[in-house]
Amino acid sequence: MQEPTHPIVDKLQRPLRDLRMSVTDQCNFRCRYCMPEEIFGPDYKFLPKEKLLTFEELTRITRIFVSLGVEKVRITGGEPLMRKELPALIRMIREIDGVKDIAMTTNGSLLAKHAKSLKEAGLHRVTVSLDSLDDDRFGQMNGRGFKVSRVLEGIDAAASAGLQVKVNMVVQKGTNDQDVVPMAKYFREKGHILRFIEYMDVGNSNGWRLDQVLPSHELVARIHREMPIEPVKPNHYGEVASRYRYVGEEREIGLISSVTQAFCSTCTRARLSAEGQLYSCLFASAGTDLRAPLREGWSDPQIREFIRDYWSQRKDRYSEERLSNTPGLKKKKVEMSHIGG
Ligand SMILES: Nc1nc2c(ncn2[C@@H]2O[C@H](COP(=O)(O)OP(=O)(O)OP(=O)(O)O)[C@@H](O)[C@H]2O)c(=O)[nH]1
Ligand SMILES: C[S@@+](CC[C@H](N)C(=O)[O-])C[C@H]1O[C@@H](n2cnc3c(N)ncnc32)[C@H](O)[C@@H]1O
Ligand code: SF4
Ligand code: SF4
Repeated sequence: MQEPTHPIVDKLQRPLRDLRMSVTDQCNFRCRYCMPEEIFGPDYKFLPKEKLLTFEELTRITRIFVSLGVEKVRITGGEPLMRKELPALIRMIREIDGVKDIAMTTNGSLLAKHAKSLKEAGLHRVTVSLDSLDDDRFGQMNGRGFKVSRVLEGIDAAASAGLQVKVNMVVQKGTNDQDVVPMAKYFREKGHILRFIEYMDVGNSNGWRLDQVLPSHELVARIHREMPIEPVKPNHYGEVASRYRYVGEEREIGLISSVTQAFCSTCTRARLSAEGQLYSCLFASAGTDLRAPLREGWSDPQIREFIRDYWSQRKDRYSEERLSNTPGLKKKKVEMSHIGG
């Protein structure tokens, strides 16, 4: 596929296209693969309010990123719906010339309450995470006993409000892989795209093991045996998910195979933590502070040049490196709940 022209590229010729911003590091779930309770317990110190970027700061930074080629903004967290007045931020981002797509990733538990106001504010799409249709397993996995019905109600409310909906399922072999086919059937029926994510070694606290990853090619074979599927071409350059369609239908699923089929060579994503640290990779050890420049009187052109320099030095390709050296690749990594996934 043709790579479009963009104002800046990194060391591996990858343009800057997406900004994924975390609006809070807090979450009401304790998914074991992301925020295990023994680390993120009652004494865990989340960011104090004054350290979070304000909506004005987030909007200003988004405007600068858009001037460098960003077209798509994804709001995430922690749980983004725990940030108060989130629709106000979406209204502000919507006003920025050049933002073509505003999406949010959420665990869905607060979505039924907020779907309508998010849509009215200008949100285009929502991706809801759901790992099982079985209450016991889901309650175990989310670490807080939340029920499946609560998330399904959120999904229904989002669809009724007119938001485009996708569903993300992290698949962990031996934990919820028995849910793959039931989830596929359910969401095929509902008409929402379900994407299966290979369990990843994000952060340093989830105790990840390679033998808990169900490789996407096995997952495809499992679904194909029950409901024949065929591959579909990517929608656009750098698409994270590989697409498959149920034979004879338009309905599809996606596979996000960051462990077994790394997609770093087309990675166009910059990530911003809730406190304003900029990361060039999901698996980075450290970020670069943008909050101080924002609060210390730097002009927009100065911040723009700073980000341009940062991106032009970028050469991250962690998942590809892991592919060739899984046991040897030990490093300090930012936690998923901090950077937003
Ligand atoms: N390793 C790795 N995983 C990623 C990256 N981007 C997304 N993921 C994983 O894929 C999951 C789904 O990402 P989404 O935010 O739904 O993907 P997206 O490409 O923004 O979604 P669409 O725009 O709807 O295609 C994330 O939660 C991560 O687990 C990436 O750059 N690297
Ligand atoms: C960090 S969460 C933030 C947004 C929101 N709280 C949610 O869960 O949708 C973003 C995404 O990362 C995924 N995720 C978290 N830990 C993961 C892991 N270890 N491997 C793969 N995906 C993971 C979640 O399933 C979710 O879809
Ligand atoms: S994956 Fe999302 S819902 Fe689960 S603990 Fe992490 S931030 Fe919270
Ligand atoms: S591992 Fe890093 S460079 Fe590779 S796709 Fe993910 S975020 Fe991008």
